[in-house]
Amino acid sequence: MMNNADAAPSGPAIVVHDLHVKRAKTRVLQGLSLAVPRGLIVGLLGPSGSGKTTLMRSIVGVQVVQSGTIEVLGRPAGSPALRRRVAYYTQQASVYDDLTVRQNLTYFRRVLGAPASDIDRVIERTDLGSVADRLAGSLSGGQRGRVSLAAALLGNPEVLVLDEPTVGLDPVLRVELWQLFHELAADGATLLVSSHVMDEAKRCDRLLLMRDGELLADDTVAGVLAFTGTDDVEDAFLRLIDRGEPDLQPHDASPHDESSHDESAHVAKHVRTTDPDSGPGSEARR
Ligand SMILES: Nc1ncnc2c1ncn2[C@@H]1O[C@H](COP(=O)(O)OP(=O)(O)OP(=O)(O)O)[C@@H](O)[C@H]1O
Repeated sequence: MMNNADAAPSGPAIVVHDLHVKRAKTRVLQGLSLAVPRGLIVGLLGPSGSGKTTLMRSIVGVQVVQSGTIEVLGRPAGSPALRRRVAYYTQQASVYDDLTVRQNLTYFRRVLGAPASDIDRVIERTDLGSVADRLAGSLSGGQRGRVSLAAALLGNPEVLVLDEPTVGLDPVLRVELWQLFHELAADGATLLVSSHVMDEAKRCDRLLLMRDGELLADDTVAGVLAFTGTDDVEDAFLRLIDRGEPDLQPHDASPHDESSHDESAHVAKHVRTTDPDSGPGSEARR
């Protein structure tokens, strides 16, 4: 085991301890523990079905969990107090097709209670100015995704949980989005970003590599490469799989002393999210 976690002065933004989650009959996460330091971009990488979305849903508080604890900004995941502080971008863009981009953002701004000036700010940050008055239903998939992202940026959330935000985007837009993520982190936000694309890993400050619901690595990119003796994240990932041991995790990834937790299911009531499972316009949505 290695310990490369940076000491964040005000503690980690996200702390997950001994998380167990089943979906239908499948045990998806079995005793997962990790900590996400504040103000960094942390990449969540792993093959399809490894549990990335399930972990993200748990962190934003929309996933029923069997046991374990999750704290976000020092509060239990899904707490009403986190509603405006944590944003969730889901894989499926969740926008109203019969509203324009600006009308969508106006609606979400009102739900959130964010300032009116936020609309122009997020349109500009996501480069949607040229389509701001078009119906969302007439936009490309990538543009609709950016409307969801713009909605996630309303109110300047402190934690952004972004599930594959660059899927379907051309290389130029991908680079621009990563620049935006770095600007947000420089402003103090914490970003947890999932991806299948290993070359995006290099753009992250730290990596969480998952496989079959287990954490194979929790380290900086340089740390992962050095530990595996490779210069490529994809090769590093394959080597970690070959070794078969989840052995590259910081010692302080399990920050709680409690060894047990209430077995009762935990479901969040309030979270700012564009999760389609929550349904457009529902309380849980934003
Ligand atoms: N709604 C659901 N009901 C039952 N099982 C589910 C459901 N959603 C996901 N699962 C299962 O949970 C496991 C983890 O899925 P999850 O979506 O978290 O993985 P992922 O790493 O995000 O995958 P992807 O990269 O393809 O999005 C998979 O075995 C999947 O089949």
